[in-house]
Amino acid sequence: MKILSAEQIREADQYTIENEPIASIDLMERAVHEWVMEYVQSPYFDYHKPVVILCGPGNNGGDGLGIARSLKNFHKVAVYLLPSEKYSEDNLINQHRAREKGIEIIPIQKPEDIRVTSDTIIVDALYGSGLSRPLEGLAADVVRFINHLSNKKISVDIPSGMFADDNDHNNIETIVAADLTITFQFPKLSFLMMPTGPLAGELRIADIKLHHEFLRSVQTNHYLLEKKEVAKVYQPRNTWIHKGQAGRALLVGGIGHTSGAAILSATAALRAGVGLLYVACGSRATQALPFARPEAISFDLNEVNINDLISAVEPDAIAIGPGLGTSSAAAELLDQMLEFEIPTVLDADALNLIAQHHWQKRLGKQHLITPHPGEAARLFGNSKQMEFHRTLRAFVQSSGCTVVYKGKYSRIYTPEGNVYFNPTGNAGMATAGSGDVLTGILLALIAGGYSLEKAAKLGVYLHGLSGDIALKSRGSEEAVLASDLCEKLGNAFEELKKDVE
Ligand SMILES: NC(=O)C1=CN([C@@H]2O[C@H](COP(=O)(O)OP(=O)(O)OC[C@H]3O[C@@H](n4cnc5c(N)ncnc54)[C@H](O)[C@@H]3O)[C@@H](O)[C@H]2O)[C@@H](O)CC1
Ligand SMILES: Nc1ncnc2c1ncn2[C@@H]1O[C@H](COP(=O)(O)OP(=O)(O)O)[C@@H](O)[C@H]1O
Ligand SMILES: [K+]
Repeated sequence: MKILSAEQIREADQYTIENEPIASIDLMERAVHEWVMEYVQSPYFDYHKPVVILCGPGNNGGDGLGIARSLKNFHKVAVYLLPSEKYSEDNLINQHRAREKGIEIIPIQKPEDIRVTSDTIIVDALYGSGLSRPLEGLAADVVRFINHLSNKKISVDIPSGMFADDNDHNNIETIVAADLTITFQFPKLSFLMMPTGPLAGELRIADIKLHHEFLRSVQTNHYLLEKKEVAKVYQPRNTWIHKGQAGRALLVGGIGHTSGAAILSATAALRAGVGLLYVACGSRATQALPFARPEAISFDLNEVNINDLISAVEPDAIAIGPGLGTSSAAAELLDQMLEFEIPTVLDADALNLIAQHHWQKRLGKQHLITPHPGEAARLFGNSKQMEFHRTLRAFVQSSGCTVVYKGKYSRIYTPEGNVYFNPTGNAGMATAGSGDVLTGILLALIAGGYSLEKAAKLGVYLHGLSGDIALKSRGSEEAVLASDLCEKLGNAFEELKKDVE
């Protein structure tokens, strides 16, 4: 699914108005209808509760006025309107239509004019994608006022005060903190990033049927991964395959206290279908591995030379990092391995070592790195979200490596400059070892023949889906373990395969 900028969204609206063709007020009417359809299907809909709709001067406020007319059929509705010298044309039409339906429009002079009871649902239609500068004055006061109320808040299109794209220079306090955002047609970039993402709350997309020709041809570098697209990446196994063809993989890590990290990665790689798995690890892990994961073949890093091992094993792919540590021996090992031409996943301490030794420039097209925000900050600096995003995207384009930036909505950056946001996964995955599991999955997929980009899309999606299945089976986020992700990986493949054509 394409993610468009605020500017492109305006163009999409305009193109639809001109080419469908449809009058702007009728497009607004359609948006209102689709928004209400999403709302009544959401868990927030309760016709016993009163609704307060806060409207601004533009078309977002116009939507709010239209929504008021529609919700009046179910709820007790009150409409509040920000004063303005210039309401948009469609806003004025909808003010008129609301009054015709007997709705009183109360002008807001100060935030305290807004009257709510404890069960009132607040619909936020102050500002949408037309926001041109951070909110100030009365609008900002209204946002701060409602943010202090414990009432449920549902935003129309975008939490008011938030820019669709770049909020680096915005004031977080003057953005509505919504429980639910029902957005039109496309997810907005700011919903998928910190610190704005949490302010959008739960997300729903109302399909307002903007012109298909525009949607097909519009150029973007930002996408939200969808199951059907990921299913196209998946390559079903050939029934005549033998293990040598299913990928030979080498995992390097698991030294000392962090032996478990290598065992988790190894388990994940085996569950993700690797044919042969070699693990080069510390003495403790070498001893534990035959019991924990008898399918893996282990080597003690104290006893083997990495170059000899590579020559003997001939891996199709390597992963290095989980439980590697940052000792000088680990640094020396990584130093040698960064010279290999073999596709390599770099995670955890491998990334910390790269940052420590300033080896970022040694990353190239054979590398897939999987930093979490802490590791990414060490590697690429600690700038604000959009600036960081631009820095990382530019780095990936110039170095040729592929990056998975982990978190909620993990992002895949490709050397072509594309960025894919992953929708699967949940807060139960914020637990020790879940990143190690991802490393193992990626290792197996790359060894099995997927390109780095395809492995990243498929691997990140399946990893999150395993987390979602594990959450269902464990009952609550708190109880999900990284090993559950390995256990449910088969079910995740099964779920994805339902969409394979
Ligand atoms: N154009 C269309 O056909 C459609 C538009 N839709 C709605 O229209 C919205 C966009 O509408 P608009 O472009 O009118 O923009 P908004 O309603 O987001 O607000 C723009 C208005 O606020 C003013 N403004 C912007 N930033 C301000 C600030 N910081 N302080 C005070 N005033 C500020 C602008 O000068 C303008 O008058 C979307 O978010 C969506 O809700 C939907 O109805 C779908 C169809
Ligand atoms: N709140 C969340 N929602 C979705 N996915 C999450 C969430 N928290 C963590 N994850 C996923 O879990 C993994 C955590 O990786 P990482 O931080 O490296 O963990 P570890 O170092 O303990 O192995 C990442 O793939 C991340 O995307
Ligand atoms: K809004």
